[in-house]
This record gives sequence, C-alpha cells and structure tokens, in this order.
Amino acid sequence: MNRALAIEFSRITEAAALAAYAWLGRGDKNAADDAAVQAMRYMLNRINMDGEIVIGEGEIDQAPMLYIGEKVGSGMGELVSIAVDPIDGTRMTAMGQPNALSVLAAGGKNTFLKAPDMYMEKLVVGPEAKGMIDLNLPIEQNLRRVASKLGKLMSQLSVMVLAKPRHDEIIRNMQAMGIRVLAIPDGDVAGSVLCCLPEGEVDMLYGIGGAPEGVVAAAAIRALGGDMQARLIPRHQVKGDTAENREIAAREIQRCQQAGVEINRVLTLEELVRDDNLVFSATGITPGDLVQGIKRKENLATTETLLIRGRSRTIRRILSTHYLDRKDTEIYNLIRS
Ligand SMILES: O=P(O)(O)OC[C@H]1O[C@](O)(COP(=O)(O)O)[C@@H](O)[C@@H]1O
Ligand SMILES: [Mn+2]
Repeated sequence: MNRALAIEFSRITEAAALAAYAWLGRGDKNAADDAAVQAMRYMLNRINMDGEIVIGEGEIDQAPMLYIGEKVGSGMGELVSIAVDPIDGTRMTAMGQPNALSVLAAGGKNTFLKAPDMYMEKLVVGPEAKGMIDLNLPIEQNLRRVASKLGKLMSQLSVMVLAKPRHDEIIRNMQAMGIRVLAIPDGDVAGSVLCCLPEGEVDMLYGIGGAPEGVVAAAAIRALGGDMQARLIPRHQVKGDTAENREIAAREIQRCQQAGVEINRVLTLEELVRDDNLVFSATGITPGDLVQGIKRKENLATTETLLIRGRSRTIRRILSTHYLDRKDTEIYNLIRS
C-alpha cells in the first residue's frame, strides 16, 4: 500500500461524511446511507487501483449498497481489498446525535476476513494488554487478566459496551465488579479504535455488534498494535430464536460457508486482518470521541479525519476546510444541496 494511495483514502471518507451530513437530523437513515454510499463509490472509482469491496453492506441484490465483490477503481494499478462502512451510526446521523462517522480500511488482496453482514461478538484491548484476552474464557476472567496486566484495580478499568438490551446483564455484572462502563448507543468502530489510541482512556470494548464493523475496526486495531478476538454469531442466537431469525441465520451460515469463514469459533486479530500493510480512514459526521463532527456554514465545511497507516503506524489527524462551491467533481452536488 503506497503512501500516496493512503492519503487518497482520506478523501473518500471525507466525501462520504459530507454527503451523509446533508441528511443530518432529517429522520431518514436510508437516505443518509444512500448519499454516503454514492459519494464513497464515486470517489473510489476515481482512484487508480484494481479495487474490490470485500466488506460491505450487503450482497449484490441489495444495491445500491456497496456490495461484497463490487469492483472499484480504474482497474489499473495496485490490487486493493476494501472494507467499508459508509456510515457507522446511520441512526445517529438521522437523529442529529453524536458519534457517527464514515469509515473504510484498505489493504492487499487477502488482508480482510470475508465476513458477511451478520452479528459478531467482539473483545478489544489496546497494545498494553495485547495477548491477555481469550474469548473462550468468561468475560469476568478477561477483565481480571487485563486489569492485572495494566496494573489497575477493577475500579480503574473503563469498558465500552453497546447499550443494547442484550448487554444489560453483562453491563450490570461489570458495574457490580466496580468497573466503569461506558455504554454507547451505537458505533462500536469508534469505540474499538478508542481502546487502541495512545491517548485513549478506554481499556476494553466488549459486546455483540455488526461483523462488517468488526473487521473494519480490526484493521485499525492491527495497525495500532492492539488486540481483538471475535466470534461470528448467527442472528437467531442474538435476536431470539424465531422462525424469521432462523431463516436469516440460515442465509448467514450459507454465506459464511461460501466465503470459507467459520461461525461460533473464536477468531484472532491475525485471522480478522492478515497483514498490517493497510490504511484506515475515518471522518466524523457528528461530533464524536474519536473525531470531530462536520461544521458547515453555507458553502464552507470542515472535516476531521483519522488516517492510520499500518506499516509505519503513523496516525494522522487531517483537518480540512472544504469550499464546496469550488469542488469540480459532480458528486458534490449531493453535498451542496
Ligand atoms: O443495532 P444492532 O443491530 O444492535 O447492531 C450493532 C451495530 O450497529 C451500529 O451501532 C451502527 O451501525 P450502522 O449505523 O452501520 O447501522 C454498529 O456500530 C454496531 O456494530
Ligand atoms: Mn455500521
């Protein structure tokens, strides 16, 4: 992954975030997502590369999403695999709430595990606790191991968990252990990255969220030297054993078989992301703990992007001011309106 190409990817999440922002607070998460997808696709196709989406929002029949297997780029140049989440926090964008961002990761041909869009149990820690996690052990035991490695008391540990009903019990248990729980309504990509940033105050992220988000986050975790373990879980095991959920789960299992990935088995970080020669880019849509949100005044917009190169572990924070009326690419019509 050459350096010049790395910078190009920051322009893609910038455009997708700006497109999403046009739908801020309008209560329509699909419209916001559509706009981000269109901007992302348009910008991806302007890059000189032989690109393929390996982690996306769905299958070919679910267009207009950036679908798994979609070819992007000019078709010439480097072979690049791309994992995208045009908006992590579609609901936050639609409701004008914090912590929505646009994110992607790119690497060489076989860099990313080809996880379909399903649920994934995730356990993430920063570089200081690398090697201390084991998803086969109870979460309480993981917490004790991490605390002792960090030289912290339980009361000094901060753990981020998605605030979903399925996590109510684990959140209560952690709090009973004296742990500080940061329960976030959505957006576990940002939460995962926060665990691994040198200035971050989050010691661990735990919980069940989206698998695409898991693989995208794993790219940043690998680039930053953190650690993660994960497990793909079919829908009926997360959302209730109904006929409908079992039907969805059957399709998920089939997709896993086609892609050669195992469900209900612990996956290591190295299995999720096989190489650290990668790029991770995230641009804030609404104000967040990881990156600032967009500020817009008429034709002027500012963005903050976190761009990480795995090889060198360089962490860039790019603050951009966009004069939207001077952008010549037609995709900015989406954004100006
Ligand atoms: O909302 P669910 O079904 O519990 O799924 C959790 C997932 O949804 C999110 O909170 C938001 O994701 P989207 O905005 O892409 O839908 C993710 O960060 C998380 O992994
Ligand atoms: Mn998402």
